[in-house]
Amino acid sequence: MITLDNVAFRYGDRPLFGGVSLDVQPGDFYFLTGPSGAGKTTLVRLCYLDLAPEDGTVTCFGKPGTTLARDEIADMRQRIGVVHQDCRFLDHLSVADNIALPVSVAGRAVSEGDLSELLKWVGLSGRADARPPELSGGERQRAALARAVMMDPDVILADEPTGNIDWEMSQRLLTLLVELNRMGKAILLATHDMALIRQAKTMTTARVLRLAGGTLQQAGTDL
Ligand SMILES: Nc1ncnc2c1ncn2[C@@H]1O[C@H](COP(=O)(O)OP(=O)(O)OP(=O)(O)O)[C@@H](O)[C@H]1O
Repeated sequence: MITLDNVAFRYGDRPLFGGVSLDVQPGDFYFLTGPSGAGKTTLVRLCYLDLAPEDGTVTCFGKPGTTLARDEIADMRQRIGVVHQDCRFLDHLSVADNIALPVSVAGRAVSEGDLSELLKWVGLSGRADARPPELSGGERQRAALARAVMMDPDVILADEPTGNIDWEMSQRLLTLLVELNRMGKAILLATHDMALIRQAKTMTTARVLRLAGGTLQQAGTDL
């Protein structure tokens, strides 16, 4: 679904990584680890064509990113749910309206049944009418996951979704991601949290990638 072939990227005259290859297929669960500044967020952004590589190819759903027009990229992004660490919301809208927003923006009708089921799934039924600033960190992350899932994407890209939340809430979020993965969705989760990865490995078959020193490698089993 998302393939990076020999990708290199630099910001200005500063090379970040090179020779990066990755093939995300239906049902895959990847963790992306590596030291701060190695380029994990950048790699995630390349995966949804928010950035273009300096070299190599990023292919999304069979089409090389460079061949896609702007509206085709927008269509393709509907198949990719992205959860950012700093999950931004529109503060003047309710939590429910924020979660429904991608569907409305895509010009589709929002199913109230789907929305309420999704709120229940992430444990936010009682917070549907709250404004985003009233949410705790864990509630924000779960709302961000619900928003990413609302479009029923094939792939979820999550960038440090547990960065600002406690262990119990991290596990809850992980459980939701594992459930999505069991439904066939591919997951790529960038995280520093090795305890979370160890926990995930007791629940599912996840592969761990490490981005460090400008290259991407499969991490060993000794986590
Ligand atoms: N828009 C940008 N322009 C220039 N440099 C950038 C830009 N965005 C990120 N960088 C730099 O590129 C490097 C990689 O950033 P990136 O956020 O991808 O790393 P990361 O592995 O996700 O880091 P962290 O784990 O701290 O979130 C960092 O040194 C960062 O300062």
